[in-house]
Amino acid sequence: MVYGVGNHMLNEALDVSTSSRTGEGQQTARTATTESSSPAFNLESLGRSRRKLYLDQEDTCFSVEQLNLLYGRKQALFDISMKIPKKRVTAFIGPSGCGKSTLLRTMNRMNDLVEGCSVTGKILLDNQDIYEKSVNAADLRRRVGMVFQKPNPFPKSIYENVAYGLRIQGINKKRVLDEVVEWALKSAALWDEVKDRLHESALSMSGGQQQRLVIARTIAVEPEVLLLDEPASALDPISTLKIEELINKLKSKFTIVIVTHNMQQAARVSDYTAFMYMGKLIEFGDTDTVFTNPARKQTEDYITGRYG
Ligand SMILES: Nc1ncnc2c1ncn2[C@@H]1O[C@H](COP(=O)(O)OP(=O)(O)OP(=O)(O)O)[C@@H](O)[C@H]1O
Repeated sequence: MVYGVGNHMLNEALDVSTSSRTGEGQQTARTATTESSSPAFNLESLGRSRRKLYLDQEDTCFSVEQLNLLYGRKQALFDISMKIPKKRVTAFIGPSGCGKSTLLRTMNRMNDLVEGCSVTGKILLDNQDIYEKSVNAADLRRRVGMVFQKPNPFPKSIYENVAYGLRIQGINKKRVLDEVVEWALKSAALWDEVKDRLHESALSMSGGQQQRLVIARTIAVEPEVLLLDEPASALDPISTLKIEELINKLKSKFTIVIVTHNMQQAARVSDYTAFMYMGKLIEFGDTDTVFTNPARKQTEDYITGRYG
């Protein structure tokens, strides 16, 4: 198991060092380079085993091309280009207000719901631009599910929460629903805790259970992508670790993109990390490299806690 670190270790995870650097890399997307002899961030102390990944060898889920986004006249994203790899966990990190959630929301067009929001550029999903007029936003959101910071179960039973997405697709056969509900709850590591009270209100569950239920509800319709917007920030440390273990398990089936304020969490759960600052993508690469040998000074300053 990669996880299982005690919470006391989380506080010791930052190893603030003055690592030497090879100069300010100007690229925004990069692949793994060399091991750092003086890591900016001590990944092993988080219980994360080192793993080298190469972005240019991954299958692409989303291809973001020169994306700009404005809220009215205020620009929130500037010329973002990146490829989000398939069936990997990609974390967006950066200081408050840098555009992490905005970028995440562009991936299932949640920003369509914000009045005055406009987008230029492209986001290709399986080679189709999701901003083309012919793309139906509801269909897109079935393929690209989203979980928010605060658990938002419906005021229905546990069972009906998970069955909800299927019912709105017109699937009402009890045998099918039973199977999917069990599969989704097992996949969300919740089945054993709730199998004897499936018809009780979801609102009677703890916050951590509610968040896993929302994940079960999201995966029940078998999306290709899970967008997680700070999914554990409202939870206690034990529930947080459960969510992180769940993310690690789910990535074999789904592409996962997670926004997190918590750098230790990004280091524990992600394969790739994007560091954003003031609406720009500053650095994007495999998590080991971004955390131990970042190319940009801004990235290192952020992950070593010097600002943000
Ligand atoms: N609905 C909106 N209308 C207008 N401006 C918005 C809206 N949502 C976000 N913004 C602005 O866009 C910028 C980016 O916000 P966003 O929430 O994406 O950042 P973030 O990095 O996710 O921040 P945080 O970590 O605090 O959640 C901020 O300046 C924010 O004020």
